[in-house]
Amino acid sequence: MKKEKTKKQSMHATVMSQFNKTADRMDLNVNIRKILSISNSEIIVHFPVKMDDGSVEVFTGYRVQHNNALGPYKGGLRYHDTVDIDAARALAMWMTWKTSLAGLPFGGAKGGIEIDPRKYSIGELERITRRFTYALGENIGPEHDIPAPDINTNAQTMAWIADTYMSTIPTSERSHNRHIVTGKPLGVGGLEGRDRATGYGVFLSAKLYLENKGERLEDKTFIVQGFGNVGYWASHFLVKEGARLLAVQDAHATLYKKEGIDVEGLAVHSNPRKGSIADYPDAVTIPPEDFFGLECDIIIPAALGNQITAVVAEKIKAPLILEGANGPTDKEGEDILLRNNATIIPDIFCNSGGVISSYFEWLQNRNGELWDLEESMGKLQKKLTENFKRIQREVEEKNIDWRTAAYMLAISRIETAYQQRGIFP
Ligand SMILES: NC(=O)C1=CN([C@@H]2O[C@H](COP(=O)(O)OP(=O)(O)OC[C@H]3O[C@@H](n4cnc5c(N)ncnc54)[C@H](OP(=O)(O)O)[C@@H]3O)[C@@H](O)[C@H]2O)C=CC1
Ligand SMILES: O=C(O)CCC(=O)C(=O)O
Repeated sequence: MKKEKTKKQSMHATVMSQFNKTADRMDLNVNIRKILSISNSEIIVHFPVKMDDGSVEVFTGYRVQHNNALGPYKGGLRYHDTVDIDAARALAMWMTWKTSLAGLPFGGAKGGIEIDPRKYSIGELERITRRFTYALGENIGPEHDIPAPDINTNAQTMAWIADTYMSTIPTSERSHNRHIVTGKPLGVGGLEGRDRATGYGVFLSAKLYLENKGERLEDKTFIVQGFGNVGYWASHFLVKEGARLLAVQDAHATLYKKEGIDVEGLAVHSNPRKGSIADYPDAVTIPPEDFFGLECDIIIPAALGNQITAVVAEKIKAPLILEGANGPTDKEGEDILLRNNATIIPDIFCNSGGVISSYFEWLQNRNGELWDLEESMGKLQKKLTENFKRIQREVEEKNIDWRTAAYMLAISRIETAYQQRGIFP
């Protein structure tokens, strides 16, 4: 339950160690390695916003565009007090690998505002979002860089961004630029199913992995760190398939119930804005440091990065880790887990349901279509299943871990794109 900043660990160091490990193994073209080691552009904006009491606060926002060899930049916006240039850089790089691995025509970007949104009213958050959008200006665009939700941002945030962006372009162009952001509310061009897509992908990762081993989700036990969009929806689908949620941790509390926590009851209890699972009456509160060491079959980190460090990894007994969050496992943590024969389904596949669904929303808006839930979830399931099987083949054929396999597939696709452009044969 510690925050990234207080741990003083660099998320960029984590993603670079993963990249370098893969680049060495696949003997990546030296020039392409140089390009991919650094962001294409890093935008930092400082912008003033009037508060409810009439005072003015100046905020700092980031948008890092890592790479666009495969298409427009794509990735979420996070509102959190741990957002800084290191985090944005790392998260943008993860997006490049994720979109490539998923086979999407997108590159990678990420950004956000260094802010604790709980300290602000809804009206203030709206003004902050609108001023941030205005400050980003032409650095975002529906064919250039397309934001989406991440920690503490949601469909409402995306609607404010879209509305502000529209006010800056000619009226005749507004109706066909709704794909400026994805993850919007349905009424303004959002896609049925985008809300649950990331959690669904986490669930499907578990299902496909276990099926391949001849096992089922029924009666498997799991624990979840983070009970926001990803943590809730992953739990929802897992419990529906018969798995049991033993423990949940957020920034405020750690809950445990041996018989299984009622996911829907907990969701009703926890108000996303106040953001707390604390004081939920139908589970006991346990010390946060006991969480990762609980006896269970599956652990789902679905909150911040660098949570599974060496100290935490030593405690872990679960054989399967599903990375719902981006970058939840640092290098030392990963080394220990692999040495202990745990399987880590890496973030760049495990949470890719969100960006795949965002791609569907982008297509829907671009083509003037309206997809229903069945179509959207059906296509998501098909794409995730194909991608899972490709990684699984790579794991089995090369006898490597899942992250290295996923990285090799992701980076090879970008390497081919550069080579086919004739720049770095
Ligand atoms: N939304 C999406 O589509 C995608 C999200 N992701 C990744 O999934 C993760 C979660 O995102 P999302 O669910 O959207 O975010 P939300 O804002 O919806 O939820 C975040 C959750 O994490 C919890 N949390 C925050 N800090 C801590 C902490 N120090 N210890 C334990 N829990 C904490 C929050 O608790 P509290 O409310 O108490 O602060 C909350 O329950 C992130 O890493 C994000 O990048 C990846 C792909 C797509
Ligand atoms: O939906 C998207 O475009 C990106 C979501 C995201 O930020 C992520 O996958 O980490």
